[in-house]
Amino acid sequence: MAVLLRRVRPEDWRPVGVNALEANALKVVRSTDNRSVIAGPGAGKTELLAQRAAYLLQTGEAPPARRILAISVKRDAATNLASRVRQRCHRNHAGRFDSMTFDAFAKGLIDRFGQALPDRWRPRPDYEIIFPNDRDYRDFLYQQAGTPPSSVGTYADLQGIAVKTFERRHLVGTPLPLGGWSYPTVGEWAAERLWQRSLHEGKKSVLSFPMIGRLAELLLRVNPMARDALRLTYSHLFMDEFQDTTQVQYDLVRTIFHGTDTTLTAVGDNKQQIMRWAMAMDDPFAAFDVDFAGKRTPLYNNYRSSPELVRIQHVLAQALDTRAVAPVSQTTGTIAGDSCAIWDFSSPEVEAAYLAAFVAAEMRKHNLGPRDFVLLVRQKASDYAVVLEPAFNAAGIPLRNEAGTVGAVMLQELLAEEASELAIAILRLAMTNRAGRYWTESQEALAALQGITPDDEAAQSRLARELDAYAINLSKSHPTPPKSNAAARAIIDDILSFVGRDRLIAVHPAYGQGGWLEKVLDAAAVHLYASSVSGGDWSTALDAYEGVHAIPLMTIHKSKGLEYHSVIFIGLDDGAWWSFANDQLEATAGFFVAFTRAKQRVIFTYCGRRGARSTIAALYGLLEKAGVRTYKMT
Ligand SMILES: Nc1ncnc2c1ncn2[C@@H]1O[C@H](COP(=O)(O)OP(=O)(O)OP(=O)(O)O)[C@@H](O)[C@H]1O
Repeated sequence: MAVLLRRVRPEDWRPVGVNALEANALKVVRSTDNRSVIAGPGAGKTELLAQRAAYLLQTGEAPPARRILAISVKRDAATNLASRVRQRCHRNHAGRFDSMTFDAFAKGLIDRFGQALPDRWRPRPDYEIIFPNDRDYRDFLYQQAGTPPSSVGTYADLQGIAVKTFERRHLVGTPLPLGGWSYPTVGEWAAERLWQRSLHEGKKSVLSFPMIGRLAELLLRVNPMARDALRLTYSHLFMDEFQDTTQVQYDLVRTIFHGTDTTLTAVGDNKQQIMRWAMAMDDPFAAFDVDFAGKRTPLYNNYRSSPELVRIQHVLAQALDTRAVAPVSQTTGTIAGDSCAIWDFSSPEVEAAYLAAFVAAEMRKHNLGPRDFVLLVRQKASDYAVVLEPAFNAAGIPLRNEAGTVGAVMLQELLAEEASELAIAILRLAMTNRAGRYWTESQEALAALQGITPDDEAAQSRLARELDAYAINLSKSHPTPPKSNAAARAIIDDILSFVGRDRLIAVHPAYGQGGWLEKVLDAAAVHLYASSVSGGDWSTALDAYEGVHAIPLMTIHKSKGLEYHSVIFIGLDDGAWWSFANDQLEATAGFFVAFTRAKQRVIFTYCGRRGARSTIAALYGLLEKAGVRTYKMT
């Protein structure tokens, strides 16, 4: 697609890379006021943000001296949006678009300005990130907190605090008071104790992401210079998957942007709210519409799924929201037979072999790649991988557990890390044929790290010569992929010293903190070696590193915002959905998210050995209502 550098007049601007946008989407793209867009799956909400970025950047409606900030709840959503904008905009324009997660945004603020926090709330610069669970809070409340002073309450009062809601209600429940709580309740007293312990009493400060979010909000509340800098920097703010926003994140946004000239656009789908366990607000859209005078604008199309799948989706949608309006599919069905079915297997082994053969045959029949399919599970993907992996390998399709970890890093996270992306681009450029795309990628990334602007021709050509010379040397010294972990690490280190460790840290502050860069480099080396053991050439090893020829296996949570030709959901049973009765709405929303990732087909599998189907009878009931049939597979 042609991307424009010259300025376009707003009235002449046309959507980029799609034929048309529905009327309401176009209104939001061109809007100058705050908007909330609640629309169903596949309605093009992420696409709308990408188009709005193109519009604002290409017309100059986002003034050239300012930038657009897009914040998402999850990392995949942030990278997905950034890559859509890069495809649609000239790199000079896309360079003014910052897409990141809430967590990365808050952490970036603490890493840059955190030392300006008052003593009471100031973390040490080498703080560590932790992911506490209920047991940690129980240990703290019952064993470590001590006894509150009598003016606050008794030990029994302390024990009366519900462990499950301590974090949400007390620890990060409200914005932090600058001077501490003056007349604390027992919950506030316990929260203050844990804050002080986490910040000051260990060898290092230890902080969870919600705590970092609260510190960032305090920082900007008491530091008008930092707050004004952000307000001036960003003319527009986008928030994707807004239904999953937490109170901590919302308060941070409100502190920075409330009452400013920054225009906000929030998009999401209440029916896909599956993060309540992770402290998502009950109704962030309602708060947004009140606080920011957000104008609600619905969308009616579905650009992802076939008409038959959209029909079934609507039956599920009504179970989540009786007022849901039937969307209009804008695509056509391309497969024969059932668009959705339940396959009932006698054993997980029979199931694995059948699915592998099925996927292999479908790939041939419809000219699809392994990444057009996804194997979805509710949780514990590695348990399923044990049985599925050998069967898919035997059918010639490697399986990749996206939730698997390499060293200290989750695989999916590693692949999106700048250090890993850059190393792979440089390796592709040096070691493989037809590497033009990687040449451009490496050159652009290095230029950004060195602060070389696209129009500085002299510096660009110097960089190009250095990159060429380095790539030639690298391929001479490593004609084959590494044969040990140490060899892989040496290659990664070599690339890093060419790129410049300090430069990388300067541009990505997260790398300068808590040993994260070391962890990423370690993981990259371990994964590079693991991808090389098959003994193939560099191209094969790098394809394996990126999982180009592998079918992904992931949980529903990981699949948010993604889409596939065919979704195979493994294990529609009480075992996987053990908590169904506790929160039926959230579980049904998860089911809805899984279903709506498919463009053409959804297969659910069942196997009696994994569990019954009585607790989740309601889900089976919905499928039955939609006319979905069950087949006994022997
Ligand atoms: N106007 C359009 N014309 C053609 N295709 C579109 C249009 N808008 C979106 N699409 C395509 O439809 C698919 C779904 O779009 P997108 O991912 O933006 O939807 P979404 O509303 O964010 O979905 P979800 O909430 O389910 O993640 C994508 O493949 C996208 O490229």
